[in-house]
Amino acid sequence: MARESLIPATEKRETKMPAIANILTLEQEKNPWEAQAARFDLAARKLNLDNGIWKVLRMPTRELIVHIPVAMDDGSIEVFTGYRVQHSIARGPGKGGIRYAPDVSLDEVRALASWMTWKCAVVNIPFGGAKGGIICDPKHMSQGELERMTRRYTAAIIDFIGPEKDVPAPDMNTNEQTMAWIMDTYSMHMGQTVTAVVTGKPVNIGGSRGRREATGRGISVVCDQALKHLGMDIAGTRVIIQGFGNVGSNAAHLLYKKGYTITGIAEYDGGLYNADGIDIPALIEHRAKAGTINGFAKAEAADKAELLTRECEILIPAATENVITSQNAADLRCKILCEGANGPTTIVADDILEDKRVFVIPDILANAGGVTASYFEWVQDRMGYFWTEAEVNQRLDAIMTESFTDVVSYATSHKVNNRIAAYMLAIDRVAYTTKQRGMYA
Ligand SMILES: NC(=O)C1=CN([C@@H]2O[C@H](COP(=O)(O)OP(=O)(O)OC[C@H]3O[C@@H](n4cnc5c(N)ncnc54)[C@H](O)[C@@H]3O)[C@@H](O)[C@H]2O)C=CC1
Ligand SMILES: O=C(O)CCC(=O)C(=O)O
Repeated sequence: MARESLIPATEKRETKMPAIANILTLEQEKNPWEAQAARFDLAARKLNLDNGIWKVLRMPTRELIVHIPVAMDDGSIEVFTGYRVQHSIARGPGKGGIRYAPDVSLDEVRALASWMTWKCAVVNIPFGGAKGGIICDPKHMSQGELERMTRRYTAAIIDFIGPEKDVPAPDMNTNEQTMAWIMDTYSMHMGQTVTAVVTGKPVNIGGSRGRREATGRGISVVCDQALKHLGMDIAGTRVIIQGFGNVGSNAAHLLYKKGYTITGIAEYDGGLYNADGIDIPALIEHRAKAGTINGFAKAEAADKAELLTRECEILIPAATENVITSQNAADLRCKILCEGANGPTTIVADDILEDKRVFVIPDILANAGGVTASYFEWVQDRMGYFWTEAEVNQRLDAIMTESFTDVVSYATSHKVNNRIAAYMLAIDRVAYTTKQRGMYA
């Protein structure tokens, strides 16, 4: 089973960061905006990108900061800071999720917005890139507080969003309910129901069948493709997943159903391991009842950080940024790293993984199933005609398979790693449109 390397030794790679590891502090290494910019610069240099277009695409188009007053349940008033950043609107309306978390920052939202631009271009859907976030601690807020905060945030950014301008969706700690509140608030202001202003809504109010599972489904498709590419079998392929939220749990469930062996799950409050494979449907049921993965009887408790370095064929970080860094990348014992989260790997870790010959499926490809199904939702809302789940899944599988082939072929023909190939492919597409539109005249 053990293989020395998945990348043939003869394959020469030319995509290492120029000795960057020696000059960054850990804090700098973990700045997502710098991480995005370093990959962008490297890919742009390889493309010989025109200097002017380079400057246009390096910076976000628009950054909005809002301060949102909210009446709390105890009668006090709290003011939350929120962001919406539109990185590029060259290829279509801005598109991207909204996250609620205590550590949201402008640099993070900027990075996430630009990753959306590159992601939508990698899968070739007609959107630009945007992202939003609110600094808050949703675990300690009631449903009422979350609803009031969401509605005021929507009102504060209302001039900047819309079906033809910028279309939000769920991200960390936001969900179908959050999208329903945004859609309703926007519709109240417009005086009519506007379903296409957000995606990831409940199905009965214009959501798409299959959107909830779509990011996990896309991950399962690129994992299948990676195994095929590398001559490996699903049988005996061990998978460890960090994060058991929307992305992680759906990826786990779909991979489980396909016959992969999910040996480890890491969550923020603990981890689980079972060398014979975790019964994922039973774990989903347990988590729904207990509110945590801890205490699940059919697996042993494991250290959540150590789980990332256990031997497996596929490691899927599906929680948050900066979990694979200079501090642990050398210890990873996976053959394939499939990035379900956005920005889970730092630029220093990129180089370490390159040296270890880990086959990386980069975030802007691996987790693009979500936004692809969001595109389908937006199309269905605008048509007022809704597809079956089978139709959504079949179209999603086709786009993810084609995009995987595009990126891996590009990497081979340009002698770069998969991440830089994905960036180059995306930047080329966005640069072409930016130039064609003359978005600087
Ligand atoms: N929801 C979507 O459709 C998409 C999400 N993503 C990305 O996937 C990642 C996860 O997003 P969702 O699943 O939507 O969020 P979520 O909020 O549904 O789930 C995140 C899960 O990760 C866990 N978690 C947080 N920090 C952790 C840590 N340090 N260690 C272990 N577990 C941790 C949380 O407890 C939670 O269960 C984010 O990076 C997000 O940007 C990317 C593409 C689409
Ligand atoms: O579904 C969408 O529009 C965006 C999802 C998202 O935020 C992401 O892909 O990171």
